[in-house]
Amino acid sequence: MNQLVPDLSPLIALPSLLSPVAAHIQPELTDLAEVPETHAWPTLHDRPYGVDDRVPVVDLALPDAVRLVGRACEEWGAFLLTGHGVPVELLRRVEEQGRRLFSLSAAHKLRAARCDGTSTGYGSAFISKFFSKQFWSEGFTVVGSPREDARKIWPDGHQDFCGAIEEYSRLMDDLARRLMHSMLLFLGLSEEEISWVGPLKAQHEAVPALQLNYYPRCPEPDRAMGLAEHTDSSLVTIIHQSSGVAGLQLLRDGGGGGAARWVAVAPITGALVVIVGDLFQVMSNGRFRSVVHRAVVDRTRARISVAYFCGPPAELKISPIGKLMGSGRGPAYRGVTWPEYLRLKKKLYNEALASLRLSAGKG
Ligand SMILES: C=C1C[C@]23C[C@@]1(O)CC[C@H]2[C@@]12CCC[C@@](C)(C(=O)O1)[C@H]2[C@@H]3C(=O)O
Ligand SMILES: O=C(O)CCC(=O)C(=O)O
Ligand SMILES: [Fe+2]
Repeated sequence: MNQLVPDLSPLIALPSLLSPVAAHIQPELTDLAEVPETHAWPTLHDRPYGVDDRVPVVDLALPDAVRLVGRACEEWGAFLLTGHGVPVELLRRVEEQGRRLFSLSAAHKLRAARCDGTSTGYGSAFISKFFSKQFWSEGFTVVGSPREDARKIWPDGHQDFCGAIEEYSRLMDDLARRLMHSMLLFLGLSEEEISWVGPLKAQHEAVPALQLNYYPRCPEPDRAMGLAEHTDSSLVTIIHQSSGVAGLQLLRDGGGGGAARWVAVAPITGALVVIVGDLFQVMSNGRFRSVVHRAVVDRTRARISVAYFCGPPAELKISPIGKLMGSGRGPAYRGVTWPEYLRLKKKLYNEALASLRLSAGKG
C-alpha cells in the first residue's frame, strides 16, 4: 500500500490542513532533473515489447464497420477509431482545458483534492494505493457533473472547462452506444434483442465518468510509470490522447504459449482509442475480453489523455446475455451493478473480475 508520503517536501508546499489526503497527491514533477526513488519502477521492462504488432485502426464510417469493430474487440480488446464523427475542434478544446487545469499550481489544484471517501476531483488514480512506487502522473476525475469540483478551482472561470467536459461526455456517450451496438451485432444479437440490452436502452441515462490524465515530461522515462497496468471497469472506454506523444500500451497475449508483450498505441491525430472494459466481458460472457493497458511517459513532451468510461446506470445489474452463453454453457460470471463493481475494483484491483467468476460457466 502506498501510504508512505514521500520526502519531497522541498518540491511541494502542502498546507498542513491537507495532510490527510497527501498520499494521493503528487509533488511537482515537471521540472525534476531525475526520477526520485519514490517514483522509480524497477519492473517497467519486465515484459517484452511487440515492435511488429499494429493496433487495428477501424473506420466507423465504412460499410463493414460492424465486422471490423467486432474483429478488433475479439483479437485485441482495443482499437483506434476514425470516422467517429466527433469534431476534432471539440477534442482540442477538451485537451486545452485539461492543460489549463494541470498547469495550475499544486495549491490551486488541491482546492478540489480527491480525498478518502470521495471519488471525484484532483489526485492520483486510485490504483496507485496498490503500489509502493508512485505514478508519474496527475489525474482529475469527473463523475456526473464537473461543476462542483471545477467551481472550487475556478470560482468564476469554470464555464469553459465545464462546457467542454459536458459536451465531450454527451458525444462520448452517443459514440459508446453506437460502438456497443456494433459489438453486439457482431456477436450475433438481432436488432430486436439489442433493443432489450439494458445499458443500450435510450431511457437509461448513463452517469458520465471521465478521467483526465496528465503525464509531465520525465527526465528518465525508462524508470518512471505513468499509470500502472490495469483493466477498465467500464463496459467500454473511449480515450482521446494528445496527438504526437506516445504513451498508451496494450498487453498483447502471446498466444500458443508465447510471452505476453507490450504494444504501443500510436497517437494518431483525431483518432480515438476504444478499450473493452470488464463489464462488457461479463455481459458478453467472456466472448470479448477486457484488455490490460498502462501508460508510460516521454522524455521531452507532456501528454494528456481524456478517458470516458461508459458504464451502465447505477441500478442496472449487468449479467451475461443469455444468447451469448453458447449451448450447454452457463453464465461464466455472476451479475453485478456498476457501483458494486467499482467497489470491488477498489478493493481487489486486478482480481475484481475473477472474483465474479462462477465455476459452472468456466471452460
Ligand atoms: C468510473 C471509474 C473508472 C475508474 C474509477 C472511476 O470511478 C473513475 C476513475 C477511473 C480510473 C482511471 C484510471 C485507471 C482506473 C483503474 C483508476 O484507478 O481510476 C480507472 C477506474 C476503473 O476503471 O476502475
Ligand atoms: O493515458 C492513457 O492513454 C490511458 C489512460 C487510462 O488507461 C485510464 O484513464 O484508464
Ligand atoms: Fe484505463
